[in-house]
Amino acid sequence: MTDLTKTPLKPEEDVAGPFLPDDAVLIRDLNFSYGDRPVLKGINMRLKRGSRCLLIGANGAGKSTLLRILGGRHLTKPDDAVTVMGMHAFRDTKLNLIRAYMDTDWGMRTVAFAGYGVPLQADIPVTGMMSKLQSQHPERRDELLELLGIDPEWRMNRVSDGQRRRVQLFLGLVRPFDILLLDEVTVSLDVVVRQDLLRWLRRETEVRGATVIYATHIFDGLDDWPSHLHFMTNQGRTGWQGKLEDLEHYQELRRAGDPGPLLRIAERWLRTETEEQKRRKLREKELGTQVLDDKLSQPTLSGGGFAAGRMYDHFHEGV
Ligand SMILES: Nc1ncnc2c1ncn2[C@@H]1O[C@H](COP(=O)(O)OP(=O)(O)OP(=O)(O)O)[C@@H](O)[C@H]1O
Repeated sequence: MTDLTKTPLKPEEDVAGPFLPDDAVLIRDLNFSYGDRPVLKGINMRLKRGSRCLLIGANGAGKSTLLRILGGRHLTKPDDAVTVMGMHAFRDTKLNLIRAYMDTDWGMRTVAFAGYGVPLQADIPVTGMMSKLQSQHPERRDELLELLGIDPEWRMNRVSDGQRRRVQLFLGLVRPFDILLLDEVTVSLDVVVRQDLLRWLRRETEVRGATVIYATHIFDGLDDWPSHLHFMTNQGRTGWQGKLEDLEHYQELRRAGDPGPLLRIAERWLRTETEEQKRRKLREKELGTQVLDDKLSQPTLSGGGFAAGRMYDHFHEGV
């Protein structure tokens, strides 16, 4: 078993310098709370342009929160903790011209982004939505309509969930972005569209140098797609982050011919977390007092074998 404590790569060091020209994201000691409830604790990240980063974590780990912060929806502590494409993630509205953000809320209410406010259950065709943007990028529009299998005459009051999702993706992707933040938006897509979309996104990163950060629980067909993983623990911290190629256990599983190494790793991290949580509860019961979460929950260590990548010091506390 690899002793991770021997080779801790410290993201604190990665993020020590300034935002560099080839950086897409720089997060420095980000803390975030909803009211008095801390959700993100000490998150650090430096992501280069052209990266495809997969956010992994249990329900409630904070993936959506982190994406919303990157998408400029929340103020942070410290105020300048998050820089996206060299700009302040929240305050710099110019970012919205090169940043795309999509989550599963869309279609439930209105097209809130881009200032349109179009009711999405209305009797309106695809061609009638964000039509100026569509006409500004005719080639991209046609490519995406084909890729997503959209009939431009579909009317939004008569589409299925999956079709609505495809339209969301179409409208969100038609403007060329430098950074794309995706929160579980591929859930209702059929297999073919999802795979084609993933391939298209890979090309966007390779050809245009765009950066994609994608939170999902569905790992089917995702092996080899991400360049980076960021595992968020249920304690609001980073459990592991780094290049997929540096995740030794992933490489071992691949060499052994495992058909779904990504799923196996995510499952193991999450299961270890669940077990740690159970142990914590049991210990709390024994002691009659609260046990500090962070002292016990260290899935990347207790799982063993997840060498290299970036570990935070607090994961080595009490090990
Ligand atoms: N608007 C909000 N107000 C208060 N608490 C919130 C809000 N949004 C999320 N939370 C809480 O913050 C924590 C992180 O939620 P978040 O949605 O970021 O997690 P997630 O990792 O995206 O989860 P999932 O995989 O279920 O989508 C959860 O405990 C959640 O209850």
